[in-house]
This record gives sequence, C-alpha cells and structure tokens, in this order.
Amino acid sequence: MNARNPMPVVREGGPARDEHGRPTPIETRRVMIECRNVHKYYGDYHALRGIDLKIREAEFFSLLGPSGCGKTTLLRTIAGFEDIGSGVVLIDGKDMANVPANVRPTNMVFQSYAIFPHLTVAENVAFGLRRDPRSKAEKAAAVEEALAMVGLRGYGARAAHALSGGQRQRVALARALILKPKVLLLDEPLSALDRKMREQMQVELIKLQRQVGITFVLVTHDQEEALVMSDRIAVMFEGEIAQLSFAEELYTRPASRRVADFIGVMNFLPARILGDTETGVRVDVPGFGEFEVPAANVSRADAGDSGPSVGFRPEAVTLLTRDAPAPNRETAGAIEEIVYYGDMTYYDVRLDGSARFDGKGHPIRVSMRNVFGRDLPDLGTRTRVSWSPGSLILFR
Ligand SMILES: Nc1ncnc2c1ncn2[C@@H]1O[C@H](COP(=O)(O)OP(=O)(O)OP(=O)(O)O)[C@@H](O)[C@H]1O
Repeated sequence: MNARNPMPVVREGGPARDEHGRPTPIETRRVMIECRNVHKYYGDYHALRGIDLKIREAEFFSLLGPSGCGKTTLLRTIAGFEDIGSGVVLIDGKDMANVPANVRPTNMVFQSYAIFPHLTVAENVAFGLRRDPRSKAEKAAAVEEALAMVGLRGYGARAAHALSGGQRQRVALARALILKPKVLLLDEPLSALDRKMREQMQVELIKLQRQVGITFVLVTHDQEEALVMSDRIAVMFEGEIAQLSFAEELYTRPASRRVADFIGVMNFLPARILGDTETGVRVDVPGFGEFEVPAANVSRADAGDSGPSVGFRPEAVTLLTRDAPAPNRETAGAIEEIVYYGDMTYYDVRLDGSARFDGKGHPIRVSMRNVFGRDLPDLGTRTRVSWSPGSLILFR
C-alpha cells in the first residue's frame, strides 16, 4: 500500500488489489471455502477420506482426478447436496453444517446445461431470480447484464432450444451468475462440447472469472483443462488429495510418481541410488550414467513398489540436430517412433545402454517444436539427446 492510496482497491466481490491494480497473491487472500477433515460414506463405501483444503477469495480452483476419485462428491458436499459423515465445511467463515443448499452462497453449473428448452434465453436466465423481490424492469436489466457478461448480449428473445452447445452453457453460466454467488461450482461444464468450442470456452471462462472476481471451483478429469484454467489444483485419488499446488508447480514438481503420471507425459527410468551427498543424491540411471540429482529435485514421496526412478517431461530434454551447439550433457540413441502433432512432434528414442539394468531397454519420449520448413529427423536415425540433472526428478 502506498501513501496516495492507503486503502486496498477492492472490486465488487473481487480480491484486494495492490497499488498497481494487480490482485494480491492467493495465499494472502481471505479463505472462501474450507474443508476440515471431511469424510463421506455411501453405505460402506468411503468416498471422501479426510479432505483438508482452503480455497481462497477470487481464486480459480480445480478438483482434478480420474473417474470415481470423489471430486464430484466433494463439489456436491460444498454445495450442500450431500450430507457429510464427519468433518466441517465452512464457506466465507461460516459453518455450513445445518445450512441447506438453496441458502448457501454458492451456485452450481452442471455438465448437462439443465436449461429449459421451451423458454427463451432471457426467461432461462431470469429463472434464477424467480424469488427476487425486484421490479420487472430491474430484473430485465439484470438479465441483460448477465447475458452481456457471457457474450450473449441481444440473445434474450431467442428460443433456448435453438442454441448451440456452447451458447447453452453460456446461458447456464448467466443464470448462475445473476444471483451473484460468492462461489460458482462447475461440474465438468465443458465436457459435452467439441474440442474447439471447449478450448474457446476455457479462455472465456478464465476471463469471466477475472471479470466477476468470485471464487470458481471446477471439477474436471482433464488435466490439460485444469492446467489451462486454474490458479491452484487439488489432484485427488480414491477420496484423498494427493497434491494441492499451483498449476505450474504441479506440472514441474509433482509430489509423487502417481501425480506425475497423471499430469501430462512423464518419462520414468529406473534408478540405483548410490548415496546422499551434501547437495543432492547420486544415482545411476541406464542410458544416462552416474550423476547427482540436486536436492530440490528429490521428491519426498515414497516411490512405492516400482522402486526408485527418475522422471522427466518430454520437453525437459532436447533432441540435437546436427548443427546444434555443444550440449550440457548428452547421450546417444536411435529414434524408434515418431508421433507428429503439427506444431510439435514426439520422438521415442532408445538410448544406448538403456537396457543395462534389466535387459529390456527403456525408450524415452522427447518433444520438439516443429519449425516451419525445417526437415524432421527420420525413423531409425541415430541422434543425440541433451539433458541436465536439474531437469530430472528423483522418486526414491
Ligand atoms: N449416490 C451414490 N451412491 C453410492 N455411491 C456413490 C454415489 N455417488 C457416488 N458414488 C461413488 O463414490 C465414488 C466417487 O464418486 P464421484 O462421482 O464423486 O467421482 P468423480 O471423481 O466425480 O468421478 P466422475 O468423473 O466419474 O464423475 C465413486 O466410486 C462412485 O461410484
């Protein structure tokens, strides 16, 4: 805060901002949703196993995990559609124990848009205001404002059944936002859309969330969607949170091999631990040889049955073309698979000596941006891979 501007600038419903108008860091914001040791049973089935989390003001938060991990159950628990076995759910500091769903400061948008096809767009949006005491004219203005917010200005008189999937989801969003909830809960809202529309709506949702400045909680099983949209992400497996981190940290510093495997593509190679040093851990990895993994890259999580391994992303190593400058470290190998994606290509490279531990050999996946007009290496070509110990993570 500076002298000219002693009060934090607070937008309606949004987070506090610094003197440059930037939102304050998420960790310092007010807690909007808190779960303390939440357990949920369906009969004998233990669906939520001690959920602890804090979601903050004006944050875009995602619950990510495979089918059946409990993310929808957790979202419905926050909304008040599910009773919990034990634990506490607080919203904006208030215990929700005896607060029914319809009076919680939350609103939910579902995958199936749940709009009424026989009503107009405006009638659908106004449905949220049916118990609102405001005058007809005031409500009509609010509807128009909500439609403008989701990019549907002037669509009010249209029949809802004549809309595209993306437009219907916008109507559902407008209907949820018109009630000015403190929290918007989104259960796989984009999963019914085709890829192009989904990507467009992802960007629009991010913009919308910034504009309205309220807390969004998104349920998704799509890791790319979670990374694109979220400030922070909770990865869930079997009713538990395996990692709760900022998107970039989750990708670059997964807390366990399982999280690493779930988020994006990750190469794993078996590692022999040679010993701890003052600055890290010395390892021996087939194809890479002996080197030291810096302490910051040593995962604290148990590697489990699979034994110690090093993991790295396809973009963490580089395929060297003939004219490349001298690399950090390099290993030779042969390209045994090529998967072309237009803007980039995956190369599966079998490194020399990669079969040293178990005789099987382990191809690694390397990604490379395609440069227009430059020839791509062919299948079977000998190549060099450049890497550095700092871009590998040790799971021990
Ligand atoms: N009403 C219910 N009665 C009994 N079991 C349920 C009920 N709802 C969910 N479950 C079970 O609880 C577990 C978690 O379900 P939930 O819907 O929360 O998973 P999810 O992570 O959202 O998965 P998906 O992406 O498939 O929806 C699943 O094993 C599911 O079968």
